[in-house]
Amino acid sequence: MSAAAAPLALTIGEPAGIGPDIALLAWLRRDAAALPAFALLADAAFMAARARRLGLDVPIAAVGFGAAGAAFSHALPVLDLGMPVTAEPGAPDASSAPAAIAAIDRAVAAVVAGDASAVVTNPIAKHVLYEAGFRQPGHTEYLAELAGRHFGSTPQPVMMLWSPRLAVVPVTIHVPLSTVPGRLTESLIVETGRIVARDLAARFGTPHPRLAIAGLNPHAGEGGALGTEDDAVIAPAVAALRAEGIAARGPLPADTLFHEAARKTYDAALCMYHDQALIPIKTLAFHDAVNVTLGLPFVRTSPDHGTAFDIAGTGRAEPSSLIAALGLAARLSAGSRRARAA
Ligand SMILES: NC(=O)C1=CN([C@@H]2O[C@H](COP(=O)(O)OP(=O)(O)OC[C@H]3O[C@@H](n4cnc5c(N)ncnc54)[C@H](O)[C@@H]3O)[C@@H](O)[C@H]2O)C=CC1
Ligand SMILES: NCC(=O)COP(=O)(O)O
Repeated sequence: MSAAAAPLALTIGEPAGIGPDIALLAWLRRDAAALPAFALLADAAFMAARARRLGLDVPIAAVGFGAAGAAFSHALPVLDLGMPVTAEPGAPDASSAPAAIAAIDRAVAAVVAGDASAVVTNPIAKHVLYEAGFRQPGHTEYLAELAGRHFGSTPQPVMMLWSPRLAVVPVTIHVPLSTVPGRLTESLIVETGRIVARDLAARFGTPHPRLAIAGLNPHAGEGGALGTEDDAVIAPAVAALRAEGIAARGPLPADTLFHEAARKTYDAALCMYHDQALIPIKTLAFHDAVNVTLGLPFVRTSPDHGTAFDIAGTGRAEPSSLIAALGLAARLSAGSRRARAA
């Protein structure tokens, strides 16, 4: 199969969550949303049962990647993991964890082999995987580990939540808030800024990205009176990025960084911790924002939301963020193919 025709590899995520529901719903909207072909890494019997439960007319085609593109027009292609899943919607249990992890492993292997064009992940319940021995905080860090296994060196992964109205990057990701000040170093901020600037230029077609760097403390520290990290750590990082020719500004008070006029002044906001970044974008664009991992040697996107156990299996899950994630994965992987061909 040529790289241009390869389907996207979509993981099942947490089977007790809404991942199976939105995969079925996205397939049903494939024509209206002009979706590229995707193949779901899952348990085919489980997916057929979830479709029946939701009353959705979705034929399941258990196929390999090579046949997924042709099957996509008339059935949801499922790459059967050979790992039966029994989880009930809303009732996660550790028995699903091996299948959730295997789906990620197989998706990355398929992209590395050229059988799939990009990885798109459905949400996992992190605590369920932790209980099953998963050692990484989330997909973002695990995908970097897999990149290291396949390519020999482990990149620094960068989480970006992207929408047409706002893109945000948490410099520290899944860590306790109390540890954030100690983890924020000049080198972490500089390397994150470099990766964001490079990938926005190379993958998103923004040749000279403008980065807004948020402060950590109220009013970006108010000259040191409200905290020292802004002047001692963040300001030198901004200066270092500017010295490299990257259009970075900051540290900027985070409370005024996200209003409409402010958003027009940058292409991505680098935020110092998870919620500083994710609250504004989920408030503005919950149903169309996409989580994309920068810094990897392959494309990975995901919906911005989690497993939504409260509505799994009810038919109330909205697939639009997954649809946006599938569309963005296709766009970014097409850009990567063009860059390799040039
Ligand atoms: N990429 C990933 O793997 C992610 C995984 N998670 C995991 O998800 C689990 C639950 O996280 P929560 O904080 O509860 O966030 P959540 O996003 O799962 O749910 C928050 C609220 O939004 C609603 N919601 C979420 N997605 C929706 C959709 N597509 N359509 C309609 N309503 C939707 C839910 O019903 C719930 O009321 C956690 O275990 C977390 O680890 C969270 C974010 C991303
Ligand atoms: N809150 C965002 C999130 O949890 C996504 O994490 P990841 O699994 O994509 O690393």
